[in-house]
Amino acid sequence: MSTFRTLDDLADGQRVLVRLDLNSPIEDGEVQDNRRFERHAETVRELLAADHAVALMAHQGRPGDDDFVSLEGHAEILAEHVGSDIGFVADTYGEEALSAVKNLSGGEALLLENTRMCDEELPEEEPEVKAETDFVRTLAPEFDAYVNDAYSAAHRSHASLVGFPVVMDAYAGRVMQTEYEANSAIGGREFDGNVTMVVGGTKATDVIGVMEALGERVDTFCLGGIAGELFLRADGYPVGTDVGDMALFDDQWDANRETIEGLLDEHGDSIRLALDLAYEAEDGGRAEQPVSGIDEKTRPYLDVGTMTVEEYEQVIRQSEAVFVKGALGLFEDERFSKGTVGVLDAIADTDCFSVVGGGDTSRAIEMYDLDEDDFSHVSIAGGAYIRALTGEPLVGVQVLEAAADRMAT
Ligand SMILES: Nc1ncnc2c1ncn2[C@@H]1O[C@H](COP(=O)(O)OP(=O)(O)OP(=O)(O)O)[C@@H](O)[C@H]1O
Ligand SMILES: O=C(O)[C@H](O)COP(=O)(O)O
Repeated sequence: MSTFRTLDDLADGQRVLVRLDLNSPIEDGEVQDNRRFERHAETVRELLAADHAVALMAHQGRPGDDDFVSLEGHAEILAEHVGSDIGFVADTYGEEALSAVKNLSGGEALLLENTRMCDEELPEEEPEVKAETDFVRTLAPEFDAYVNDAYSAAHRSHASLVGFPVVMDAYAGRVMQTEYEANSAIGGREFDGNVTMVVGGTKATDVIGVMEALGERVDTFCLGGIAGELFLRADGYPVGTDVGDMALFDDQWDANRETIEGLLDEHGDSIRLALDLAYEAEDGGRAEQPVSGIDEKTRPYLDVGTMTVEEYEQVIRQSEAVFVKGALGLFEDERFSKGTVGVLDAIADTDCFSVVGGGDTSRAIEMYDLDEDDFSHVSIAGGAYIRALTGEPLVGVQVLEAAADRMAT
């Protein structure tokens, strides 16, 4: 399906420059281990086993933010997952980095410092412009090949993602390859039976964009979370409480209202909204209420209710493919995990093609001891997953495809 080259096309024993996406939550200044390390470790292991000398690049946070930190801790966590040493160099492409790269032998790996500490990395510019940066021009000649495994950052036109493939032989790593194939399936693959999309979470604009783009390709949308409450409100129910500094039910309501009403008008038959909602009772337990009985806005709702979960489970059982974007409730609190976990359990129980995406939602799989192998694919991407679902091209993939064309001539 993809037209880029992969590790299958890369001869053994090369000097390779590899882009990973290790961007992770930082707590008290410490990077937290997560699925990204585990997934990229497989690519790194494969490269080392093929006797490549491997220099890794990755980013963390953005300048000015609290999570903009060095990658020293990332190298340690990655090494644990890879099962062998990963050196670390506190430099992106200066003398220290170059000397470490030159000393790298086949079967060895090192991680270079946070690419976003290099001024030329971030401004979003055309790949050809990025290829002209000192960053790219200095590092590229040190290597035989470039490997991009950072699917989850492939929507960014940054130097380390798009500059190198313009001037080097370029390949997709295993994470890039599997993410691309699974996440593009909804747009690029024909399913014989019903295609269902479970959408929720807090990023309502993402959800609206996905529904607008996929209205014709999805047979049933099952809505929940804050996004689902927006649709319930447009349908006339006085529900919906903003979380954090969001203003979806306040300042932003008018901006989204027309689109949501349009979606309900055009695709009403395929959109399932919650039949009941759950909230925190006075005694601290979980209580539920049918949506039809809500005539006054009195409380925040934190999950979809039992009737809704049962209905969504039934839809899933009759589906050929299920895509998930966003949680149906505040699943981090066990009392309000029923919607998210019920739906994931139902997917795991069937043999439909399934993709679960969204950094937060996929965390529920670990939290509630679900088996990742019961899903066709669990994505580690956020923004790139949304773009793939809506059919928007990813610049990081486009440059790999262009490199493959160039390499073929
Ligand atoms: N009713 C609700 N009230 C409060 N929070 C909710 C509710 N429903 C869902 N959430 C929260 O939504 C979050 C997931 O939303 P988000 O849109 O960020 O999803 P994601 O696609 O998994 O993540 P990302 O886009 O960051 O990769 C969860 O952490 C969950 O707690
Ligand atoms: O974590 C991510 O989603 C990617 O690494 C992209 O990060 P960014 O949104 O800071 O560019």
